[in-house]
Amino acid sequence: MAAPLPDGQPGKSASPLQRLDLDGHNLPPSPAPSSPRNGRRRYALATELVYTEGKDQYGASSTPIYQSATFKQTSASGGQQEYDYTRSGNPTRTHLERHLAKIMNANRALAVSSGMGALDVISRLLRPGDEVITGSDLYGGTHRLLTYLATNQQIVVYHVDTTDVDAVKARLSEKTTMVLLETPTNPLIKIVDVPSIARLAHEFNEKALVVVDNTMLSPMLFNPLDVGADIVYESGTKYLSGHHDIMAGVIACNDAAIGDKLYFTINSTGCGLSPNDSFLLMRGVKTLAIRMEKQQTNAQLIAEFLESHGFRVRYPGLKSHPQYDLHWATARGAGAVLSFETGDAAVSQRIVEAARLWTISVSFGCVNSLISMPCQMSHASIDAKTRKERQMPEDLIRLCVGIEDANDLIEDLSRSLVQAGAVNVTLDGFHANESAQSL
Ligand SMILES: Cc1ncc(COP(=O)(O)O)c(C=O)c1O
Ligand SMILES: N[C@@H](CCSC[C@H](N)C(=O)O)C(=O)O
Repeated sequence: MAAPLPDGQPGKSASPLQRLDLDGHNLPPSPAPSSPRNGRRRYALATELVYTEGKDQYGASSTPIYQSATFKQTSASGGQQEYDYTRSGNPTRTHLERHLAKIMNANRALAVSSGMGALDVISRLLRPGDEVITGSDLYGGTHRLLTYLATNQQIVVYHVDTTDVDAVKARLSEKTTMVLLETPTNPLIKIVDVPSIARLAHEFNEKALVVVDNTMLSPMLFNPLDVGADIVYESGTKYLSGHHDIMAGVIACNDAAIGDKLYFTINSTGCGLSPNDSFLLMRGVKTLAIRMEKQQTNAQLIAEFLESHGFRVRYPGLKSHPQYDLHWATARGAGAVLSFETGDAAVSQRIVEAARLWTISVSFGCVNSLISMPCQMSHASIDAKTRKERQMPEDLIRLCVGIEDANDLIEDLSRSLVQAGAVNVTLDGFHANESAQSL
């Protein structure tokens, strides 16, 4: 009898999805893929993250670290050798870049020394007089680099509310060469409609490059290149590596000419990722799926806990997020960064400083949970006047959720809220105080 197809219908022959072990015995069917597949991937993303192609000469199971600045040449002319000098290329970095291209759904990926290094490389595609449209809520370091370009390189930078597609449209001009987007934004967790903005920008000027900073979601949850972006970059310091033990940046694109230009800058300026850090990033990437799954689950519970106690919580996993539907139209998860307000910056500071399990640190995407006040920490490079104009609440607390036990995290947060006087304890639990409720 013909073997049933996975959907239960009888097939003419064995289903192409039927799996056999090395001895030819039937294996149980694969579980449903947890993420979409495309031409570059054979397996679900969680599998592809750990599955590496390519063979080391000794069959090493993990990527060897080629800790060598230079390579022996077989002739003075260099011959056909793939590597001559690590700034130009290194086998460990190449291995990582091929792996990243696969998981980012890209034709090419390039690994550099930090997320800001990645944006610097991309920004060298700009010429004096070019116009860049970007968000009014975005990472402080991105704002700083863009301000430098505007001040010193005659690049015109427009900061608009990128959650408003019409506001972006109104700024498009013949000179728009780049639209730079973050979603969710850091730190206000606003959602940007990348497909609509990419379509508009390309309709207006087919040469305009749509660049997406995907640090907050990682390729586990979003693939901007699939919805119209030309270039995607990420701080590999965050989710991709996951342990806060390296600085790294990743750039990916599909267009070969753009890829070559980016590589030219990396080789010329020497910001390619070191062999040792390439190894560590490769190792970190393998556990991205399992880390992100746990981090998101924890983040959802913490967001619900805070919301149930009257705080205004910004997290796309909550139905109350004003762009909940938009987020889920393209993303496969809510991520693990959320922010909330208390109504009083001094109270917020007391909460942050009362935390024990949550470490007071900038950054996010690591296995351990962090707490911070963006206006004083990650976004301090945006001056107070600009922060006010952009409606960044000085009392904002950002939580970057890790993989710890959720109850421990909630308990520590509860204690910090009580200790800081942000909530009143009653017999039936914690209740947000007046200032928090009035938000
Ligand atoms: C959204 C976002 N993009 C880019 C960066 C820059 O990354 P890196 O610190 O690796 O330079 C950061 C943080 O630093 C960030 O939060
Ligand atoms: N002092 C640093 C601050 C880095 S912030 C890191 C991360 N992007 C975050 O949002 O926490 C700087 O000035 O860049």
